[in-house]
Amino acid sequence: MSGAHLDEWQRRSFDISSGTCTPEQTADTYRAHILSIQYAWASSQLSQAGMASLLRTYSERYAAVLDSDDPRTGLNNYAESALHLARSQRNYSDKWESSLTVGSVLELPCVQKMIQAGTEGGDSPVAPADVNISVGQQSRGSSLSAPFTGVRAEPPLFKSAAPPQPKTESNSMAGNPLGSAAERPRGSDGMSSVPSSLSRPPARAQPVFGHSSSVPPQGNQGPAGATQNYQSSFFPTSNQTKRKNFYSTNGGEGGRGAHGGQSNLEPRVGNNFKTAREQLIVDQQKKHSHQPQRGQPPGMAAVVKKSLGANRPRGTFSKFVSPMPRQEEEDEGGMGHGSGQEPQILDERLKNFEPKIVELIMSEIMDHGPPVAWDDIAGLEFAKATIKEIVVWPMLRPDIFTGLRGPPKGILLFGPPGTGKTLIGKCIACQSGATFFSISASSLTSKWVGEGEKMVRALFAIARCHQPAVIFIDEIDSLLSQRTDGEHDSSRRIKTEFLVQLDGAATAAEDRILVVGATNRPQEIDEAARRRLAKRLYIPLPEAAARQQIVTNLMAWEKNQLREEELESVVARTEGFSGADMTQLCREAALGPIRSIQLSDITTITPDQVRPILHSDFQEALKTVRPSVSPKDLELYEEWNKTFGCGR
Ligand SMILES: Nc1ncnc2c1ncn2[C@@H]1O[C@H](COP(=O)(O)OP(=O)(O)OP(=O)(O)O)[C@@H](O)[C@H]1O
Ligand SMILES: [Mg+2]
Repeated sequence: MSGAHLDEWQRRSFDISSGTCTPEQTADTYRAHILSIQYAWASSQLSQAGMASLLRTYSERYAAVLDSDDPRTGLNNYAESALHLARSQRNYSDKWESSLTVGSVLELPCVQKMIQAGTEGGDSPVAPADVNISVGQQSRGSSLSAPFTGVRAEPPLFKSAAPPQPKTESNSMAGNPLGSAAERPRGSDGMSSVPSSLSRPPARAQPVFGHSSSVPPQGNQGPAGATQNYQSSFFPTSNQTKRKNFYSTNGGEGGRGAHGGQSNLEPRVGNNFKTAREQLIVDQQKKHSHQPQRGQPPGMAAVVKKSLGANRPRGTFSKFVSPMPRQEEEDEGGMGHGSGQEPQILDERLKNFEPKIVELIMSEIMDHGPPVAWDDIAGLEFAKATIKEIVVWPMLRPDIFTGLRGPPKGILLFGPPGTGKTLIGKCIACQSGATFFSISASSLTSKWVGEGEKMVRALFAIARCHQPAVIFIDEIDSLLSQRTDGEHDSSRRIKTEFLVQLDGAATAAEDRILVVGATNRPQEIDEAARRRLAKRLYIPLPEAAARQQIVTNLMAWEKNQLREEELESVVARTEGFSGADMTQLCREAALGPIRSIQLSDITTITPDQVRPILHSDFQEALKTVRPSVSPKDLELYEEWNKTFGCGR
């Protein structure tokens, strides 16, 4: 390699070995290494054997970074990016569970002390809380603040806000440390889930505060002088003086609650210190203060904190509460109680998939195109009959199509471009009554390797939950092309995952999932994939009758004066045209009447005055529209059909 390359290589290697790189940087570095190796080989600075050996080494290291779910060393930690979006409010528990359980809280020395103080009837040793527990439409100031500073030694808590629940805090938490937001009310910081028995009496009805660390104590709320001790245990700042200053001990100020209409988060005059987190909360309140929350009295609107994921519908998915703000929540001010748009992830089998991916597949991949009927597809009688036999009927009558009569799990539609393969896919979607997933190769590729495989896995898992299902993969060659030595690891992995999933679909006899692939480059399909797409149907160029039907169907919508013999002449002159070419020809001919209009009349002419389409328009159009498939290409398809096709 050249000196410059070597220097760069060494610098990157040093960066990795220094141990200061994040997993992303490490992965990037290995990628750069891999590219350098390929570059060196391409420019003959490296032998084939050398390249193979180096590539093996660095691909393995790269894969190790991508696959490891250790957040310190690997990228396969999907929560990472979500947490990043949640502005570093991370939960150190990898189970997405709060480490605060009834048991663990009760054992805390400070809690013991509080309980003791409470039973002795003396003054509580603690300051009033900065936490407000939401109970139904009420909330209580809890008194967890000062003593709970000790809790900060515990791993920080997952911060999420739950909508007010009518249920009170309960012992149902026992044995269910996380529970669901629906089961136990808690503040955005998770601390308010501590049983009310631990809260400091008296409970006062207050507005609901999602995250009340931002709320200064009410001046008349706690015991005398308690506000002096006030300190947010949730702001782990080292500068307590500043913190105290921020929460001015001025009772008059502090006494102004949320109902007063002014945010308590506004810093006091003359005291501008705010941590980034405080600023964030202020900003969020400002942002949402004009948007009354659904189901909330208008006065409360300004003080309800946006929930980060805690409002997701609780199904079997209840354990996972993603902190990632959803767009709808942002738009609605954060307390939208399950907007109609939100997908209900109801299946236990999907719980291991990233909700983002599940949503993507549900919303983007599931196809909702205009309906296509079998009669809309001209010709292709054999293909249509076969598809009806192996797709539609088995989907409709799975009880008859069992055992040997079981339908194939994979179909390949191949043939020249523009012959109706995609059209057939759409028709299957409409006519089979199955859930239809239409996927393109591009939706399976993303920046980080691994996402594509995840998509494939999730796709099949979702399809399994929505049986009968048809997964249609247009241009399948780009996804399942022959595996080569030089190909990128990511596409190889996607391919492998696809084959594995196809195999899974094929072996699980009870699964009613059909994979339909369409391609105009069948010869590029990997032989393993070819085997799995057992029924390979040739979709040829339309014959004369089919071409005639296409023209007739299209002309039925237009004003025309095409006589029978003229139509036949058009059909005779379009030998070798594909369906798409025929459509193009008709479009071109349909422009004929428009072209014959004087330029000066074009602005004033009414649609009725436009003359009908004539044979001469077709003759003109035939001068410019040519077949898009060459006879040589056609030979290749026919050859491939003879070798691998399932047609007669
Ligand atoms: N058999 C047919 N009957 C009616 N219209 C057809 C037929 N074949 C093609 N067409 C017309 O051509 C257009 C393109 O067809 P389609 O997208 O299905 O082709 P394709 O085989 O998927 O091509 P490609 O291999 O390039 O993806 C269709 O929208 C339709 O208007
Ligand atoms: Mg197509």
